[in-house]
Amino acid sequence: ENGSAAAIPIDPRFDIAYVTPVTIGTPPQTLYLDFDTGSSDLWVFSSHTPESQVRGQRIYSPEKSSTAKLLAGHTWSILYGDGSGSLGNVYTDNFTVGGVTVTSQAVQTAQQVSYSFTSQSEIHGLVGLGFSTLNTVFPNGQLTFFDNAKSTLDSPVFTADLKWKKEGTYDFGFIDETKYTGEITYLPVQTDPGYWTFTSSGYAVGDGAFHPASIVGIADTGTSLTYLPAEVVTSYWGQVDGAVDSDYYGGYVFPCSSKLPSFTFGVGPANITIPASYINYAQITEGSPVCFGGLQSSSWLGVNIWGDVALKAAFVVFNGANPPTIGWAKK
Ligand SMILES: CC[C@H](C)[C@H](NC(=O)[C@H](C)NC(=O)[C@@H](CCSC)NC[C@@H](N)Cc1ccccc1)C(=O)O
Repeated sequence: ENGSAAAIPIDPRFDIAYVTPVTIGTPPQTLYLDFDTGSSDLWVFSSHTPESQVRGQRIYSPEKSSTAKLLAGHTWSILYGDGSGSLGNVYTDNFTVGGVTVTSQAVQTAQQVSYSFTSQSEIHGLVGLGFSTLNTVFPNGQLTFFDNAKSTLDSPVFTADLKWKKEGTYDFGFIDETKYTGEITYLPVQTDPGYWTFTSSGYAVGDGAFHPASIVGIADTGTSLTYLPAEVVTSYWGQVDGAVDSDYYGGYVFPCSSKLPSFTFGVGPANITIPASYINYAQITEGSPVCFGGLQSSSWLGVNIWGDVALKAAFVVFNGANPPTIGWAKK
């Protein structure tokens, strides 16, 4: 049974994250979750989350679901690259997104969430779409929604069609030809340690020359910006009047009035161009003449991340066949 669900930007001003409606349990409880190819835990705000840590989020209450079962003796605890995190216990229950149902999906209920999650009322939890090896449930790791659903899908794939300041879609089980132009270029994926890791073939700044390079990075729908090697982002921001790498603001900022070039990255023999508008990410604060860049250095991260700023410029196929591959197409 295939499916399709909306990817809705949580903020109308800039694309911090995208949430997707899901239903959990019997009778169904609807939550809006952040589908995240950069992790592999499905966790939700719940009736087990202290009230002091819940600020407007919808919660999942397993005690109100006739199909919920506690996974006795199991706990989880996850830490993310931005320093946020959460932890708790585990139930299995019916989980449906876009018409695709998994009847005994591990649903990780939060007993603690860090402040950055508490402060983001539109995100009611995450659905990890990385490889199940990254799942943090102890003592027995749990399968992701995609791994559980795969066998019931026409094809073991899901696709991401994220959009700039607009609603996009996640499709499960099929590739919608109307969502892209030209051909899809498939690249090999390194599944260790569990991200969708692929190698980009280089980059170009604006209409400048293409620089062949091997840029190993992860495709992460749960990360807002794109983080690339210092020499890449330095050559990009070197083309922007007044751009500086600011310790104060924690990254490259530039005068909002400056003209930005586009950024092109190689995917095998093909390439994807990120429009300049996507890289003019946001004003530092409402009305500020200082803007924060959507392309930032990965040197402090230790890994290159192709986050939403890059992903929304493409139609991306996450192919869970054996071996897995990742497909890129213009749109
Ligand atoms: C510091 C922790 C490191 C990064 C590592 N954790 C990870 O890699 C986790 C699974 N993934 C993440 O921290 C990042 C990828 C980091 S690159 C290694 N993806 C998921 C993140 N965007 C989810 C999120 C969504 C909204 C708000 C905040 C966070 C670990 O546990 O070792």
